[in-house]
Formats: sequence, C-alpha cells, structure tokens
Amino acid sequence: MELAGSDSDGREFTNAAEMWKEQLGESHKKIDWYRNGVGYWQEVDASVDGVLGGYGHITDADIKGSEVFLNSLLSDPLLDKGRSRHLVALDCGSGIGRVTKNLLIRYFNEVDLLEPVPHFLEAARQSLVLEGVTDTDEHRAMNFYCVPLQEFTPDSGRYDVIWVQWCIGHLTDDDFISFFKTAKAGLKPGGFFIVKENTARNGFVLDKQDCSITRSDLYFKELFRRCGLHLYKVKDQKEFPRELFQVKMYALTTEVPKRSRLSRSKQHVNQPSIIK
Ligand SMILES: C[S@@+](CC[C@H](N)C(=O)[O-])C[C@H]1O[C@@H](n2cnc3c(N)ncnc32)[C@H](O)[C@@H]1O
Repeated sequence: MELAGSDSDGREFTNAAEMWKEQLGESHKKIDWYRNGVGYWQEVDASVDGVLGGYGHITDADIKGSEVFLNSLLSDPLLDKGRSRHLVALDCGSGIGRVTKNLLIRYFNEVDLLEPVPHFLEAARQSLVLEGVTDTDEHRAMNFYCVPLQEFTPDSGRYDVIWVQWCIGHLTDDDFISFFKTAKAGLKPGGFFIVKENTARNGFVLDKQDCSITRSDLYFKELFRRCGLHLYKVKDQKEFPRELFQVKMYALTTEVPKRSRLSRSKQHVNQPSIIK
C-alpha cells in the first residue's frame, strides 16, 4: 500500500508514523497533537460555516447524499436482523449537531452526540433540546458526551448506527484502530458504522493547522481491515466543489452479513454490492 504523504507545504513523509514522530518529537507527545487539534476548533465559531471551514453552502448537498446512502442501508434486507422499531444512533465528532439536526434525528428515535469542544456541544444541545427540532417526543437527542473519540467507550449494544463524519482524521492510526475496536461493542446485532470523510489521492495529507490527516481510500480500507471491519458499501459524495477533496461514504459491518431466510426472497431485487 502507498503510505507516503505530505504536509500542506509539500513536505514528503514516508509514512504517517514517521510524520507523527517528526511533528510530535521523539517522545511522541501524542497529547500535544490532540490538544492542538481540539484547540484549533475551540477558536472556531459555533456555526455551520465554522464547522465546515467556510463551506457552509455545501451542507444541503452533503445531507442529501448522506440521506440517500443511509436510506439504502436501513432498507437493505441483508442488514435487517429483525431490527426493532426503536432506532438509536451516535453522532461522532458532532460539532454543533449539524448532521443530527438535519438527518439523524428524523430517522432515529434517540441520537447521542459526542464532541470534545464544549461550545460546539452546547450549541448542539441548545438547538436540539432547548429549541426542539422535532415536534414529537419519539425522536430525541438524548446524551451529549463532551469527550474525544480516542477516549470514548460506548454502552454495550446501544446503537443501530454509529456515524463518523469529518473527524476521524484527528486520530492517529493506532487510536483509529482502537476506537473502532472499542466502538464495535456499542453496536446492536446488525448495526453498522457510517464513515463519511475526505479522501486524498495517495497516502495521506497532513494539515498542521488543525492537527489532522486526510487519508487515501486505500489507506482507509487498510485501517478498516486492521479494525476487523467488513466494508459493506461505499459511495462517492456528488455535487461538491471541485477544489475540495473527494468525499466518500463507507458502510462498515462487524461481520459479512448473511442472507436470512426471511430476506432471501428480496435478494434478487436489492442485491447490495459487497466489496471484498
Ligand atoms: C469539520 S468538523 C465536523 C463536524 C460535524 N461532524 C459535521 O459534519 O458537521 C470536525 C469536528 O471534529 C471535532 N474533533 C476534533 N478532534 C476530535 C477528536 N479527537 N474526537 C472527536 N471529535 C473531534 C471538532 O471539534 C469538530 O467538531
């Protein structure tokens, strides 16, 4: 796998581990990497434009693309292991709750939000709870966790979907792997992850400003494999400005979904593309 990457000044690194070693010093002070990452976002406005780096105008296209992808998975018979009607999601690196508010809260009865920057999480709570985005008690934002991904352990078997969008680049490879390994236990049977992220053409690209890396598609796939996750479906986000990284949506399951007797009759109509 091509692991080489570069920073925004065009400096080359043979792999991400080398890059972190250099960025953080020989002692590998990972704590600084995370402190600076969160520190960057602490200075950013709690607004859609803020969390999208000045690209607030792409939010409609983003939500539309996510909704089509989510719908295709929720209605997929291979993933429906007698799912209960009460659906629960976790929005990771939720920022101000943009994804929850515009998408997840309409499909899930309960949504938990995880975000390490207090003023973002407070803005999310404000709009989701105090102002109330739904007019029914059947769809609610429940828990607001002010912790980073690398320190989070979910309640066992709570979630149908764990949504990870535009935040996993803040994690080092080791923490990426341990996050997904830990978070797996938070999924219900038949539950899945959705990862929606920027992708680099090759290797990775370092952003020194917000302490994040953008990984290539191949890099993501290799890390998912190391997490013991099965890549069930992948789709490109359409209609984003050309100057942005290509954005991909990955649906990941903990095992290869098997045909159940109940769903077999529907297989020929809706056969998902399983990527090996
Ligand atoms: C580009 S914003 C995306 C926010 C949200 N996912 C969205 O799509 O609107 C990146 C978010 O990642 C959060 N973040 C930074 N470091 C993180 C970490 N270690 N764990 C979880 N989230 C983190 C930031 O605070 C910020 O809210």
